[in-house]
Amino acid sequence: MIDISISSKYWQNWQHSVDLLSSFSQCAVVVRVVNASGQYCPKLSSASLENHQVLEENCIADLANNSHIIKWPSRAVFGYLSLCIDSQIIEINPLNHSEDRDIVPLKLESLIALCIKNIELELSEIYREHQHQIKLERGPIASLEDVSLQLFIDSLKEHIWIKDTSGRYMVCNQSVERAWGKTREEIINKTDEEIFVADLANEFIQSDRDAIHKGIQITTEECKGLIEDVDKYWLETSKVPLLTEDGELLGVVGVARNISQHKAVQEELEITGRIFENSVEGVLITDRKGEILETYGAFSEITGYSKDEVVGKNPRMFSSGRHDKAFFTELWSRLIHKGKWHGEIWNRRKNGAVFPQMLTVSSVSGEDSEVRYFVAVFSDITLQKKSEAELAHQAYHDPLTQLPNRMALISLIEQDIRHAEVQQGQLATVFIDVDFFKHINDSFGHLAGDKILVELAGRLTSLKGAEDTLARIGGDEFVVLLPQVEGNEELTLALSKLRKAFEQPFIIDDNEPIRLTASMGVSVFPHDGKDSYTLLRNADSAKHRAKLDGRNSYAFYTESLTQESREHLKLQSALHAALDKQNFHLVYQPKLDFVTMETTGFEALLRWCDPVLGNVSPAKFIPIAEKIGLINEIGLWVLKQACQQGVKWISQGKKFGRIAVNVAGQQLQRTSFVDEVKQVLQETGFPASALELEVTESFMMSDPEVVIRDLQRLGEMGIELSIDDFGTGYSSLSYLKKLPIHKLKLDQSFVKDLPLDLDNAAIAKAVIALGQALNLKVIAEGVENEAQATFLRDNGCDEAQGYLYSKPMLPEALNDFLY
Ligand SMILES: Nc1nc2c(ncn2[C@@H]2O[C@H](COP(=O)(O)O[C@H]3[C@@H](O)[C@H](n4cnc5c(=O)[nH]c(N)nc54)O[C@@H]3COP(=O)(O)O)[C@@H](O)[C@H]2O)c(=O)[nH]1
Repeated sequence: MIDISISSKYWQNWQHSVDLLSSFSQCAVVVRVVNASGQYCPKLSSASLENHQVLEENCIADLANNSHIIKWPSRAVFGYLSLCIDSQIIEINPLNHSEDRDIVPLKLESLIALCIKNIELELSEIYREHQHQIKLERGPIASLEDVSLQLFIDSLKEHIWIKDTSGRYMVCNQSVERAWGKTREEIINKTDEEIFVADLANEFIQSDRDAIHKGIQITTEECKGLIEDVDKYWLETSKVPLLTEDGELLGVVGVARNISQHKAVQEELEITGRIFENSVEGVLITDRKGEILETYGAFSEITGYSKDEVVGKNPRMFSSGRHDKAFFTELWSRLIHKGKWHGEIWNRRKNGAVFPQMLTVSSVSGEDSEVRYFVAVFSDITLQKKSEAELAHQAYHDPLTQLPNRMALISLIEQDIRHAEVQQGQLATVFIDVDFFKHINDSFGHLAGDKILVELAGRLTSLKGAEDTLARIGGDEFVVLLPQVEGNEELTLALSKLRKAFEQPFIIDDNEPIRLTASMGVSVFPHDGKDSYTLLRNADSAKHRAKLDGRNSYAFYTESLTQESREHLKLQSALHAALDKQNFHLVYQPKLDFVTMETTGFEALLRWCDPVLGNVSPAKFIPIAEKIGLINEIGLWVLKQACQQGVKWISQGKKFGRIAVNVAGQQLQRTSFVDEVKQVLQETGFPASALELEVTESFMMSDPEVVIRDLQRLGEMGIELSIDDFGTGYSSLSYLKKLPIHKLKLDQSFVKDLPLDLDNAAIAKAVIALGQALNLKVIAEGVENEAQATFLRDNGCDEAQGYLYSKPMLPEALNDFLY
């Protein structure tokens, strides 16, 4: 078919003819062109079609009944010319009022014929032009003098023949002679009727007509070969009209090829399909490009799709998105090289649910070894997976508490060891054994014992850290695996938390509350063992030591750690009581102006005097208070005490500059901190202008944006802010500029050995210079001798604090510094 849209000039001519015909007939005229697939599409319509508002749809309906065929010179259908005989139009058609009604259609017919002739003449012109154009594009055709048409077609195994317009065979090749069992002489100049039985001949003649009518190559239905002695001998025949250069029809060319192999594979698939029809598995067949051809068996049951919904689509439509590209590359590579892939795959059902399948995909090849189809057989293994998971759970979990069992614990320890090795970190295993648990079973029965164990498992689960694992490895034996322990203190805290599981009694049914204790043993990787078995064994032996110590206790595998940890724990418990028992008090250390040597203020420092432990240094207990979350309470107490002292001095008419209070990072992290300070000032009546807060550099820089927001609010209240321990952290200069601070406190480690220590001297000078540049006061702490004082003063340091002037003292002892 020629795309005649290229010759738009013809359209104009035809439009003219169509309009003439329309005006004469007073009918709407439509010309429709047949496209390559035999469907017609509107191309021309007369103006009257619009004038009479005739719907195109009506015309389409009329085409079948009232159309006149327009043909190419080859007799192939180009299109149809149709008169739209809408009733409305007929009424207004003057021709209908004619007295001689018979003449009118005749006249109209000849007009239509004229119009069609006109179009057809131009179609031959178009065809000629088209052929000419093709010739130009192809260039000169090679002349093969030694190759005759006969020689050429005889060398092909396809059956080839040409028939003339009257259906007589003009040419045929040797394959045709062989296939039909006739000599050329018996074929040439004969018609199908003369060669074949009537039915077959009619079939062939009809398909010739079809090809002529459509003007394109057509492929006839497949038919059995003509020689019966060959099994499964199938042919597929193509026919195409043979045209002159002017587009005149010369005849029909026929080519038939053997498609037996293709047919055999198809038959095989059909048989396979039938086998699978009632299969409990789903079966999907695609062509070599992956287009779905067939489904069988439980396909719809499993996927939720009907066959019609998937045919013509690609199996990608079932993709769950769970497999990466590498998975499918491997699948295809196996399929191509081994002809088969078998494995588990996650696919998606029509309802969107993702489910596991056991899938086998095989390629089916023809005799020529070319892959023709892929057959996928699959089953839904959701239930199998579930029971596998259940089995795996049972294998790795304790049935009573559902906690991981010994086997799971060992593999988890091994995993965490590998992780700790990479991170160069530590991990700990805590062996927990309930003291005298046997008595519970003996006295209350095993059922009660089980209930207690379940309750205990629940308590321990809620007390362990999110990253920790709790396992039950025996009757009353539990193990907590702590994968990331930074130090002994943290471990001690974790232990004391776990011990809380035994603080409350266990209540079983109507029995009396049962109080239980446990002995715990701890081993730490890498010191106490480098593999899971050694770690567990050593934790177990540490637990035995705890039992020997009198139970309700814990022990580390390494003795020194036990001592350290117990001391730590003692401090922890005593610290909790210190606030209530009023074991804290404050001392104050003066700060002096380096030039005038007048007091600029006092730093309030916390002291803890425990009746049992004696004086405990804040350097020791403040970090513990931070870890156990007690620092907020303690910090607030210090602030209140300092403010009350300040108010007392004010009421005594004593001047003191500002009282500086240390603020721990954790305190500032609380969103309520600023309000708490406000409230203390209100409650005590201490002026904000007499308060200074010291915040450590490391905290300031940990979250500067948050710190800036809160410090700004405190600064606006009139409180002075200083950066404590300056020089030990990593201050960012850009943040330093933004922070609403007034003072830098040079850390005492840089004051030590001044001026002899050249590094410290350089740092001290730099900090002083930085303070000056940022318009901040600089105070040096830990000034112990004149040499340090002179150096600092000479280099422009503003203030000093240290034993040289005064140790931190009780308020009563500070009269010399008050004015
Ligand atoms: N969050 C809170 N922290 C507090 C509080 N009270 C104290 N602390 C912090 O504890 C750390 C140890 O404090 P402390 O033992 O009181 O030591 C302070 C001074 O006594 C000591 N100092 C002062 N002058 C000298 C000296 O000349 N030589 C010398 N060797 N030590 C001296 O320095 C400490 C002052 O520290 P700083 O706060 O950095 O100015 C300490 O980090 C305290 O901050 C509290 O209530 N809350």
